[in-house]
Amino acid sequence: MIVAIDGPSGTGKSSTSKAVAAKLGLSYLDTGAQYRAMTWWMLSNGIDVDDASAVAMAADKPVIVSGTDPGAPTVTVDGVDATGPIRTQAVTAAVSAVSAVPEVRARLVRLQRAAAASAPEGIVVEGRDIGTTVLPDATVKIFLTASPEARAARRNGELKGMEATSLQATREALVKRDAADSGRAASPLAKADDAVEVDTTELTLEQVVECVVTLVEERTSR
Ligand SMILES: Nc1ncnc2c1ncn2[C@@H]1O[C@H](COP(=O)(O)OP(=O)(O)OP(=O)(O)O)[C@@H](O)[C@H]1O
Ligand SMILES: Nc1ccn([C@H]2C[C@H](O)[C@@H](COP(=O)(O)O)O2)c(=O)n1
Repeated sequence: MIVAIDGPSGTGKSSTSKAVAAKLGLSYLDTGAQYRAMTWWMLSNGIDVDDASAVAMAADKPVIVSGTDPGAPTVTVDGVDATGPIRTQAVTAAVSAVSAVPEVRARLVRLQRAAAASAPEGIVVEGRDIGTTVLPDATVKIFLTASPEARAARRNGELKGMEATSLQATREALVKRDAADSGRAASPLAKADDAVEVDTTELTLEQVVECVVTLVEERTSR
């Protein structure tokens, strides 16, 4: 059982994927966290992330290990827990450039396919190119969308107690990252032809989870 969940930033992929995996007793893989881990390693090791050749030469160096428990997903880089550091603004600003480098993608796609192949009961894998490229034979493919306004509001809701960011600035940053992720040559963000598109703009997280679980159950009972 492989469930592929793709979509732009802030559409609810991580929240939905973790909840669906937990409900169905499946493993969970956040491939965005792997691209972030690679980016964090590049920044920490002084690699110029805008120099695609330098990034490509270093792409096989970091040892990236993902924990696939949906209740406690983790990612380590060279044995160091990177779960917190990969969510910094510096990593978010650099991750699209690093993930556009084909050598980075080749390395991480190998890890992603190995994780899917070794999941005992099956796995929910979330990202940008899971249904199109990483796992094109997935049992169920979902493509989540939501308006930029809804996504910016959700993101700003996470910032309580942290430095306030204007809704406009958050919206612009999301749209810019989507454009970079959709516009790159190597395995861009895209909906697979056979994916089911779910617009989450007007749905609660619980409704989205229910919708995906129903789609999985319908598909697997045929
Ligand atoms: N349907 C929903 N309604 C309201 N809030 C939601 C919904 N789905 C997710 N959220 C909230 O929106 C925020 C972004 O969700 P999440 O991190 O799951 O998105 P994502 O698509 O994985 O984003 P990214 O690609 O940037 O990692 C979180 O705070 C989450 O709780
Ligand atoms: N399959 C994937 C997953 C992620 N990326 C890149 C593009 C995103 O901007 C970045 C961070 O992902 P997020 O944590 O926001 O889900 O990683 C990709 O290219 N392919």
